[in-house]
This record gives sequence, structure tokens and C-alpha cells, in this order.
Amino acid sequence: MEGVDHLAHERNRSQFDVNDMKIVWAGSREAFEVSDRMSRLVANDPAFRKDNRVHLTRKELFKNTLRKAAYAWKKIIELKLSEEEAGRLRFFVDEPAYTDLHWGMFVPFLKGQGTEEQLQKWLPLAYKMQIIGCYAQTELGHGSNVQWLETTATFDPKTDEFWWPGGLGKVSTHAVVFARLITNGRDYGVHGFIVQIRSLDDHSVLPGITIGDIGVKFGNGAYNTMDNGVMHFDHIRIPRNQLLMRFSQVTREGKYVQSDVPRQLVYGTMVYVRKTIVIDASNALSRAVCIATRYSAVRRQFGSQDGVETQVINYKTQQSRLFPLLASAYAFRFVGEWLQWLYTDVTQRLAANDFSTLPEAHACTAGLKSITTAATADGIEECRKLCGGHGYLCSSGLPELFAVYVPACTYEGDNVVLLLQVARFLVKTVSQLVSGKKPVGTTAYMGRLQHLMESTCKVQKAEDWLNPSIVLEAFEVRSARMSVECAKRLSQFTNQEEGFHELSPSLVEAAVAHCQLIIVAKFIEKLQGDIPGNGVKDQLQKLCSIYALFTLHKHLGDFLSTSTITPKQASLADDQLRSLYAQVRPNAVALVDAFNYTDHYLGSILGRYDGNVYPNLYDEAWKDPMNDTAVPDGYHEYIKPLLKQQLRNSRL
Ligand SMILES: CCCCCCCC/C=C\C/C=C/C(=O)SCCNC(=O)CCNC(=O)[C@H](O)C(C)(C)COP(=O)(O)OP(=O)(O)OC[C@H]1O[C@@H](n2cnc3c(N)ncnc32)[C@H](O)[C@@H]1OP(=O)(O)O
Ligand SMILES: Cc1cc2nc3c(=O)[nH]c(=O)nc-3n(C[C@H](O)[C@H](O)[C@H](O)COP(=O)(O)OP(=O)(O)OC[C@H]3O[C@@H](n4cnc5c(N)ncnc54)[C@H](O)[C@@H]3O)c2cc1C
Repeated sequence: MEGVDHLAHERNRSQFDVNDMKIVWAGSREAFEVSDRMSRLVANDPAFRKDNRVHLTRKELFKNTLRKAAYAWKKIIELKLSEEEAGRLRFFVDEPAYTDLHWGMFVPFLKGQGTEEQLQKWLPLAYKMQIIGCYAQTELGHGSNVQWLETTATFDPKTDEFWWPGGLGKVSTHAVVFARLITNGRDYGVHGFIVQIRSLDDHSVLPGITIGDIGVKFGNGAYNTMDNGVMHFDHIRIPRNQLLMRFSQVTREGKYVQSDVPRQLVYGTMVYVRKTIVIDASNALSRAVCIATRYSAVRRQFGSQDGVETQVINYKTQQSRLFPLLASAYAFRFVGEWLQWLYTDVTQRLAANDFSTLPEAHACTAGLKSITTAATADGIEECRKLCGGHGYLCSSGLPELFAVYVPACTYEGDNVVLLLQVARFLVKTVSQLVSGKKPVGTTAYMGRLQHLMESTCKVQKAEDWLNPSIVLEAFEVRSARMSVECAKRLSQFTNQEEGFHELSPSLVEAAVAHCQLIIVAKFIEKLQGDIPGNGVKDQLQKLCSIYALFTLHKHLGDFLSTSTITPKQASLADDQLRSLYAQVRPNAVALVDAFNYTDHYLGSILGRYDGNVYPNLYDEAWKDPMNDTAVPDGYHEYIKPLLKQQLRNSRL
């Protein structure tokens, strides 16, 4: 029945104030207010409808995305929205589009790499969208290995194929292009250039440049709203001052001048985007978990008591699959908040030419991007499975969410390649201990190596696993021992690079252990701070324990093989986990209500706020164009002749 809250009984059971949790999830009351207002603005405007996307052809889909993006831009101007409001509005429009790259990469790259003079020229054009930019770094032959990009930019004192860049295929007028800078016959490696690629008069592609869309990508609708492109340069010429020269310059005479800064600063935008991708992981996972939790509370199957079947959310197997994902969504939210702080801090230090925390920032953004996107992609798929057959319908919102999200494991750095960067950082940290260098930041625990190598876990009963200090030490011991073991085996190789490649699978596992420790540590730190709201902190403590103990259970091999814990302690952890599931159970629906997602944004019949699933699932089916006629297209051509032939055969 419309208007009835079929989940009221679930909401009445919660043991905390969901409105207080909404503020904690949003980060602040102000952030909540902006998000709430923008989500409702989008949900209430039919121009932003998205339930028809799966029925559109690729070209219709793309044109529809251009319409929405233009409409959104008009709204932003008309309502004089702030940068924060505009960003949230585009987020709730929920459609990958060229604007993601314009605002998410092109503008940040200009801001990070341009000189004051270059910013004064290009930023006003970009802010007013008088130019539309993309980020052209990946080539057909190279994406991960940036240092081996082949496009060249040769300085001519007298007067190159990109693949994948989002927005490039049909929309962008300009591109940030990565190319090897060659001047006076010497190759100075990869640098960033701003290149106009289309006419601002008629959008025609400029001479010497070939541009196209790279074709249909994974999934219906999904990321096909984005014109990922291919571009080929054939000896085009750009002015010298379109080399972005904040960190390195080429003089009028062609002389290369490198400021005294790490060359990796040219990678700054990737670090920035990896940081935002961690926050976005919590957005995507929380969306899938919201759908699966609400539906698990609605769905009943088997186990009838008094003639009423059991809610599937009451099955321990459903809880053991769903609640760790709920806990992960909150865990990624809080580690994302911390990563935002780390990024801001590094940026401020860079402004003062302090590069001391640059390695930490690179390792943290790379590693956390890798493990949060992997867990989120797997988590969205698990949420689809948690919804049984209906989870496979596009009207569940889950197939498209998965298809849009899963490339996050690849873009902005392949996850394994990034974990190898973390491994390199850890091996370096361990090796520097010998020379007396004190590890700081997220590797500070390595400074207590002697203790961690000799420590024994103090757990004697299940409840001991609720002690944050015991949990934190277990994760520190596991990570330290894995890193030290790798470093020890690596030291047996005469050729370190050869050893690194040989041991890379174990090195990746050590990197994962370190990054999971960071997530656990930041969740615990969050809870040591002030957490306002009735019953909120208690719920978050439960979720923190679930994240930690589920992670421990999933990586039990690490904890046992490093003798961090005993099999008995592992069994006690499982007992505590099941008890925590029972404690979270009455709060599950309220914990996903706290994400404050509109039905429009969820785009899911299964995840409706009112839980009125079946009538709406049935009605949605009839909207499919397949049901426009009882007799399907093709009957007269292919089915009727076959039936008649069979009838004739049977009479012979
Ligand atoms: C609401 C927001 C939603 C999300 C945001 C929008 C998302 C939009 C969706 C899609 C857009 C996608 C865009 C893209 O994919 S853009 C292209 C992304 N490409 C990559 O990420 C390439 C990955 N490869 C690399 O980053 C590098 O090649 C590398 C790090 C793997 C290797 O770099 P290299 O120069 O070869 O360095 P070395 O390995 O030799 O290391 C040398 C040294 O440098 C340090 N280092 C490496 N990178 C960095 C860095 N970024 N910052 C600081 N330091 C770095 C490295 O640690 C070594 O240090 P050392 O050990 O002390 O020597
Ligand atoms: C949806 C989407 C949007 C994108 N948008 C953009 C964009 O806007 N701009 C842009 O420039 N690029 C973009 N990209 C490209 C993206 O950045 C690259 O695909 C990504 O960096 C991975 O690089 P690759 O494709 O070369 O993978 P590869 O590195 O070729 O990966 C292939 C396999 O090789 C493995 N591998 C590679 N190197 C190593 C190593 N050293 N050790 C061990 N294993 C290794 C990887 O782990 C992986 O399993 C986009 C990609 C996608 C999917």
C-alpha cells in the first residue's frame, strides 16, 4: 500500500537517534544540510530522472547525459550554488559525465601545476566552462607505467595516441596532456601540457589531431554515459607557455629549468583523485548496503513461525555477509575523512616547500584507494547476491551500480600496481629502522618493532576482542611481522629489484595488512574523539569491532602464520562477531537510514524507504517496452512458421 511504511517496525527498534547519526555520517551539520538540500533538489526535478537509462541506445544515453549536465550547470548558475553545493548536486545527479573529469581532474591539475600567470589565463575559462577539459595521460600502450609514456613534446626554438581519457571522446575542448619533454636533444621525462583539441567556434577537431570515442564499455547504461576517448596527435604545435611550469620551466632559448622539488609532484592530481576515490568508496558501498539491508528486512523466506516466514535479515549467514559491509561503509567514511586531513596537511606543507610527508601521502592514498575500491566492488556484488533473484533486475539498482563502480579498481592506478608502491614504502621503512630513522605517521608503529615482534595477544575470552587496544595491537603485530618477513626474504637477494618482483605477491599482502591497520586505527581514533548524539557512539563502536573482527576472520591466515593470535583466540573472535551481529540487528535499518539517501538517488525498488517492494516491482515490470504488446516482435517471422511446421510434421 502506498504511503505505508513497511519498515516502521524496524525503525521503531533502533537504539540510537538516526538524525544524530546522519550528522556524523555527513561529517557536520552544515555538510548534512547541503547534502540533504541538494539530494532533494535533484530528486524532485523530473529533468534528472534516471529510471529510463537502461532502455536508451548508447547515443541516446550520451545525449541525455549532455542534456542533464547542461541543465545542472544552468541550475548551479541560476541558484548561485557554492562550489560545495554544486559538487553535491552533480554527485546526486548520479551519472558519470565529462564534468567529472573537468572538475575532478582538469581543474585540479591546472591549480596544482600552473604558474600564477597560467592560472590567471586558464582558470577563469575553466570555472565558467568556457573551455571543457579532460586529463589525457593514459596511452594505448601505457597506463600504469607513466614513465614510459611515448608521446613527446619537443621544444622547437624555431616552432603524438591517448586512450581512455574521460570527456575526451566527444566533449572536451582542451586536454591536460602528459608527454615527454624534449629540449636541446635531451628527454626530461613526463610533463603536463594544456592543449586545445577542439575549436571553441564549431567544436570541430583541430588540425593534426584525431579524436573519437573508444566504444561501449562494461554494463548497460553505466559508464557509457561517459565519452572516454581516443586521441592521436600528428606533430601539432602548441606555445611554450602551455607547458605547465609551476615546478619546471623551459626558457625562450629552450633551456630546461627544474625547481628544487621532487619530480613526482607532476603526479599530484592522481594523489588528489585517489583521496576522493576513498571517500567515494564509502558512498558507493553505503548505497548498495542500504538497498540490501532494507530488502533483507522486507524479504521473508522459510522458517515460518505462527504461519509467518522468517525475515532473511534474521539468518546468521545473511548477517555475516551484510553487516561487515555495513561496518565497512562507515569505516571507509572515517578513513576518508582522515585522508582528507592528510591531503590538506601535505598540500600546506608543499606550499612551504616541506616535502617530508609526500611519501606518506603517496603510500596512504595509493594503498587506501586500492583496498577500499576492491572491497567496495566486491561488496556491491555481494549486495546483489544478498537480494536473490530480484537483485539481478536493473530495477534493483545494483547491476548498474556495480557496472559504474567496478572500474575504480583500475582507473587512477591499477590496484595491484598501487599496492606495490605501498610495499616499496614499507620495505624502505623497515630498512631505515636499521639506520636509526624513526618511522612517523602511519608507520610509527614500526618504531615499536621489538615489542611487536615479541608481543603475545592478551585475549582470553570473547569480550576481550571488544578492547580497542587489543585489536589495534593485533593488527599492528600482523602488519609489522609481515613487513619484516618480506624485508628479511628480500635481503637474501643480491638483486633487490629481482627480489622485489619474485616476492611481489607476498609484498602485496603485506601492503594490504598495513592499509587495513590504518582503517582500523582511524576508526578507533574517530571513536576516541567527541561523537555527539544519543546512542550514536555505541553503534559506531559495534561497527568498528565488526570491521576489525571480520577483517581478522577474512585474513586469518596472516594472523595465524605470523603467530599474532592462536586458533583459540581466532575462535573467540568469531564468537564475538556473531554476538555483535545480534546487537546490530535491531539497528540495521536505522543505520542505513542514516545515509539519508533519497529513493531517487538509490534508484532501487528493493531499497525503497517505505519497503513497499512487491507492488512496485510488479508495476515496474509492466513499464518495460517488451510489454508494450502481448505478441512479441518476431512472432510472425520466426515462431508462427516453426509451430505450423511442427504441426504439419506431427500429422504426417
Ligand atoms: C566524487 C569523486 C569521485 C571520484 C573522482 C573522479 C574519478 C574519475 C573517474 C575516472 C578518471 C580516471 C582517471 C585516470 O585513470 S587518470 C590516469 C591514472 N593513471 C595512474 O594512476 C597511473 C599509475 N601509475 C603511477 O602513478 C606511476 O607510474 C607509479 C607510481 C606506479 C610509478 O611511478 P614512477 O614515476 O615510475 O615512480 P617509481 O615507482 O619509480 O617511484 C619513484 C619514487 O617516486 C615515488 N612516487 C611515485 N608516485 C608518487 C606520487 N604520486 N607522489 C609522491 N611520490 C611518488 C615512489 O614512492 C618512489 O619513491 P622512492 O621509493 O622514495 O624512490
Ligand atoms: C573507466 C575508466 C576511466 C579512465 N579514465 C581515464 C582518464 O580520464 N584519463 C587517463 O589518462 N586514463 C584514464 N583511464 C586509464 C586508467 O588510468 C588506466 O587503465 C589505469 O591506470 C591502469 O593502467 P593500464 O590500463 O595500463 O593497466 P596495466 O598496467 O596494463 O594492467 C594490466 C595488468 O598488469 C598488471 N601490472 C602492470 N604493471 C605491473 C607491475 N609492475 N607489477 C605487477 N603487475 C603489473 C596490473 O596489475 C594488471 O593486472 C581510465 C580507465 C578506465 C577503466
